This record gives sequence, C-alpha cells and structure tokens, in this order.
Amino acid sequence: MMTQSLQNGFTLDNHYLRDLKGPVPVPTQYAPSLGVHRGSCPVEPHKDQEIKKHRSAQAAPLLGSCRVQTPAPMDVQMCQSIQPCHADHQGDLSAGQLLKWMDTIACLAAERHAGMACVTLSMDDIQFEETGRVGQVMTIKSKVNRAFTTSMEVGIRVSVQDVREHVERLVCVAYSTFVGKPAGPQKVLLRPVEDLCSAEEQLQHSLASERRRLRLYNEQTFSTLLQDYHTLANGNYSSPGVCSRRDPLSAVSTEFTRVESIELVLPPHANHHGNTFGGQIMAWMENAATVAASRLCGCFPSLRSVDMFRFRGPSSVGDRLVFKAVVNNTFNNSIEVGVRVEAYNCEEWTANKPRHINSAFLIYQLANTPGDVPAFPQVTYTTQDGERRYLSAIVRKRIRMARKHILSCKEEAPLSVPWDKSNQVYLGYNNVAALTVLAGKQDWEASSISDRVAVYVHEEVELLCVQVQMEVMTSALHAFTLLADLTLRPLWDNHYLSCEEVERADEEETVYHIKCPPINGGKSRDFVFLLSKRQPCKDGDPYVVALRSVTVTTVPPVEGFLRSEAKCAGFLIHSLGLNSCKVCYYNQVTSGVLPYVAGNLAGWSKSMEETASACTTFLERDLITTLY
Ligand SMILES: CCCC(=O)SCCNC(=O)CCNC(=O)[C@H](O)C(C)(C)COP(=O)(O)OP(=O)(O)OC[C@H]1O[C@@H](n2cnc3c(N)ncnc32)[C@H](O)[C@@H]1OP(=O)(O)O
Repeated sequence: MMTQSLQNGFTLDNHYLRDLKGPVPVPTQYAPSLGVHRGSCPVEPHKDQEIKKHRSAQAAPLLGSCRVQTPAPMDVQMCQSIQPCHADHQGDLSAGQLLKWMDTIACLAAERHAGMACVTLSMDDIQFEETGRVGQVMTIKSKVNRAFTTSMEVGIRVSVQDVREHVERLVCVAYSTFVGKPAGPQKVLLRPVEDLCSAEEQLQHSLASERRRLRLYNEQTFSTLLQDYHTLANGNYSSPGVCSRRDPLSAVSTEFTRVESIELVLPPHANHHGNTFGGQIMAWMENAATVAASRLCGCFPSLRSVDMFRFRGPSSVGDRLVFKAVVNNTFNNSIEVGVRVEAYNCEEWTANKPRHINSAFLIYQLANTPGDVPAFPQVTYTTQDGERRYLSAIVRKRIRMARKHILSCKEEAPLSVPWDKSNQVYLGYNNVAALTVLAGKQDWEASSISDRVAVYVHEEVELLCVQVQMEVMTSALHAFTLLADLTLRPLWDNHYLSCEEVERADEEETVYHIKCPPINGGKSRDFVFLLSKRQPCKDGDPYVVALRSVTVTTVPPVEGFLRSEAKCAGFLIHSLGLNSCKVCYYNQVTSGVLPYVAGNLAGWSKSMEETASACTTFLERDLITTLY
C-alpha cells in the first residue's frame, strides 16, 4: 500500500487519504450560543496572549494554534457560564452536565463535516484535570481530526476560566467517534478531512489513526490481558498491586455498593434527531455511578476519568432506561465503578427483554485535602461475576495507563549528559545510583508471569517504568560478563540492529553506539549509551549493569536514524546459587524507548517476554558452549 510521509515522522496509508465521494457538506444552523469558526481563532490574539496558560500547549494541543492565518478545518465552540442548575450540591459543575455539553459540541462538529445528522458511537478515556464552579465560564471546542470510512474522530477540548482572574485552565481533552445517521440501510461514506494547515492539525490527523487502532483493538487487548490476570490471580502470586488487597476481615463486599435506577425517556431527553441524547445517557450513568462510589466511601468522591465506552445501540423517547452501577475495585487512590444501561420499549418491558445499549467505567478519587492521604476501603467479591469485574478493573487500569503514555506525545527536555572522561567517576556513580533507585521502587504491578519470566510495570505521576525478571540457570558472574558486553546484545535482542564500542574509559565505564530497527511504521532510531558495570561489594549485593544516554562528539546524528535517549536502564543480577541467578532488567520509559514497549504496555504484543526468553536462552546456551 502506498504511503505518504508527514513532516512529523508519521506515515499515513493512502487508504485514508483517498477522496471518498461522501455527502456534500451543507450549511447547518446552530443554536445561538454556538460559534462556528473557519480558519480563525475564536479568541482575539491580543486577548489570547493575556490568558495565562496553566497547562502547557502540549498537554492539550487539540485545536492547534490560534494564530494560524491560513484556513483550518472547521471547529465549533461553545461558551457556558456555569449556573447553579449546572452544579452539584457543592457548587461544582456536575460531570453529567459537562458530558452533555461535550457530546453536543462534538456532534455539531461531526455534522458540519458530514453534512448530515450524526450519532455518537464511542467516547475514549476522558481524564478530568479540573472542575468548574458556579460563576466560572466553560469553553468547549471541537473539531473533526480525521474521517475514516464511515466513522470520524472528533477532538474535544474543555477549559474553564475565572473571569476575575483571567486564568484559563484545561479541564479535559477527549475524543469521540461519530458516524453519519443514514436515512436508509446504507452506511454513509465520509469524505476525508482536508486543508490540514498547521503541523498540529497534521499531527492530530495522523495520531487519530493510532487512537483508532487502540479503540478497535481494545476488546481484544482486554481479553488477552484479562487471561493473563486470571493466571496471576489463580497463581496466588504475592506481587504487590495484584489481587493482594483482599483482606476478608476489613474488605467491603462490592455487592454492598450496588445501585439500580430507572429513567423514562421523555421528549426533553431526546436529541435533535429523536434518539435519546447521548450526553443525557452519560449524565444519568454518572449519577448512578456517583451514588455507588459515595456508598462505598461514605463521602463524595469526585469523578476523575471515564473509561472508553461505546453506544452499542439506539434508544428513543418512550424507552425505559435501567442503570445498574456497582464498584468493581478500589486502588491506592482511586475506585472504578461500572455502569450498565439497558433499554426497554413497552413490549420489551412486559416481556423483560432488555437491550444492552451502553456500559462505561468511571474512576473516582477523593478530593485531596492538604495533609490527608486519600484511602478507599478495600473491596472484595462474593460472586463469580464480582471476581470477573474485580480483575477486569485491574486490566482496564493497566490499559488506561498504557494509552495515557502512548498517546501523550510529550516533548522531553534533553536527557543525555555530555560524556566527559575527566568526569567519568561522577557520571558512572550517577548512572549506577539512578538504576539502584529505580530498582528500589515499591508497588510494581505484575503484568505477566510465566515459569521463568515476569514482567512488572510501575507508574508514578508521569513516570512509567518496566521491569523484567528472568530466572537463569547460570552463575551470576557469567550472566554479568555477557550482559555487560553490550556488543553481544544484538545476538539475543532483536531491538538491537548493531552495537559498536565508541570509547572505553576503563574496565567499568564504556560508551556504545546502538542502532535499532523501525517499529510500528516509525523511524529507525539510534542511542549513545554509557554503560557502567559494578561487581558486588559484599555477599548478597547484585551485579550491576547500568545504562543511560550520553552525548559524544565522535558520534554525531546519523542520517536515517532518529537520535533517541534513555534516562535509566540496565540489569541487576542476583546470585541464587552456584549455577542460577535472577536477572532483573529495568527501564524508565522515555519517548525514545516507548515505541519499543508500547505494544507490551497496551497488551497487543509480548515482545518483552520474547526478548527475555531469548536472553535467558543466550545466557544458558553460552554456558553450555563454554563448558563443552
Ligand atoms: C447530539 C449528540 C449525538 C447523540 O446524542 S447520538 C445518541 C447516542 N448514540 C446512539 O444512539 C448510537 C447507538 N449506536 C448505534 O446505533 C450503532 O452502534 C451505530 C452507531 C449506528 C454503529 O453501528 P454499526 O454501523 O453496526 O457499527 P460498525 O461496527 O459497522 O462500525 C461503524 C464504524 O465505527 C468504527 N468502530 C467500531 N467500533 C468502534 C469503537 N469502539 N470505537 C470507535 N470506532 C469504532 C468501525 O471501524 C466503523 O468505522 P469505519 O467504517 O471503519 O470508518
């Protein structure tokens, strides 16, 4: 398939760029409070400059630069002053109301692109960074990032402004998928999004296909990971973070949190096409979930995020909607509530034959009061269904974490330090110390555990780390000798194309240049690493092989390779006896390393496990070769 490269390094399939003969857009009438903008910024540039952005532009690059003069694809904007009727009992904007606004504005952007009525198919994870209060102003902007065949991705950006302070804060960025609502049985083919003027628009356009991939693989990913977690649960592993929070004496049964609530869909609940308004359904779902969460906590936790969910089928005026909510699991500082929506028309109601129209998972946190460590009661399950939901919540947390890091596209400050032989002692110390600190982190969550390989992940604010443990039937010294010679790594790690020694400072510090193959249609990458190796000082200490990026003048950027960086990686090798050891590999994931571990994190690849097995075989085989 022909591909087209973009400036930002992404490659697009021409499949997506073809000019589909879809419906021709027609001018649409919008409610008076909506502004439709083409190619210009809704905020005057001089005013825009006055607004102090509390979040960086990268945190929410959805709508591109306001100062772009060339025509941009159409975006739609809504401004709402938060009134008491929009708020909860504490004066905070109700999340349900916000979801209604978001769905409306996204639908209008979708309809503007499609030139016809559209329906919400799904909404990706939403992370709420802030909430609004009565008197503040919410600004909600949306724009179609990309049209696929029959579906399109709409980006939504919500910010809140306190008019007295002239401060604008990001509330959330979300992505919805819409399809055209056909008059007959035929699906509607959409025309592609054109006029991608700014680099930001091009980036969002290409990232949209990555996000789509995650959406479409979501169910498969979920089942694969759930299988792994069932194995973990049945294996009774004592790894922190996995099924270790069930203390039968203090844990609360999830059944105690069950909520069931019914709504009759009336004309004010319908959207402008006569179907139950998606935003209204979300608002009702949020209401049921909040009751379940509050029951568990005995207070009012706030909604922090909504997991990706899908509108499976329509409902309309006259339907009865039954909302069933239950707490699925609690984590260190969050709880997950699942909500299921079933619809009945009159006949279905009498026959008790519901239609499952939606399911969503809402994540709550306690409001942080200074000095307080938020703690949720532990929960336990008493039914098989409860166990499935309990484990599923762990899997979804893991997928959310992966999606967050994969899609964040954060720019990092340079991580490499200049290599300077005269400063070798300090750099070597720093390298080893960073790895030791990383290895000392608590609460690693098991991701997969097989006979001899275990993968763990650790997330702390924005920091994501992976750990791979291998049991190897060879001496720790032998494993150390082979792993500390990085030129041998291409023999077992297929993420290494080549590795050359650049400079050897002494026995303990060496600089290497590594070339890595392209992955997932990205570019080939190269790294310059300082390797520091240390033998144990006393019995029980591990052997250490620490790696971090450095810059050296003798290895300038190489054409065809994207120079990438690693901040802290390496091996700790613990002796378990004369002929066996435990090799622990650690990596603090940077943007340069992420493409190589993204599949693993998101659950569609087992490359870390495969590489670890290859490493084990290499270390053991080499011993056999040496012996005979
Ligand atoms: C005013 C605000 C708007 C509203 O209030 S709308 C009211 C709330 N929404 C609804 O009632 C919609 C209920 N759902 C439905 O009726 C049907 O699911 C709906 C939307 C017609 C789609 O049905 P189908 O056509 O059978 O779906 P399909 O499997 O053929 O897929 C169609 C396109 O969607 C894509 N898709 C499937 N699963 C997805 C997912 N999880 N996330 C994102 N996209 C997904 C799928 O790839 C296809 O797109 P494409 O053709 O490849 O471009």
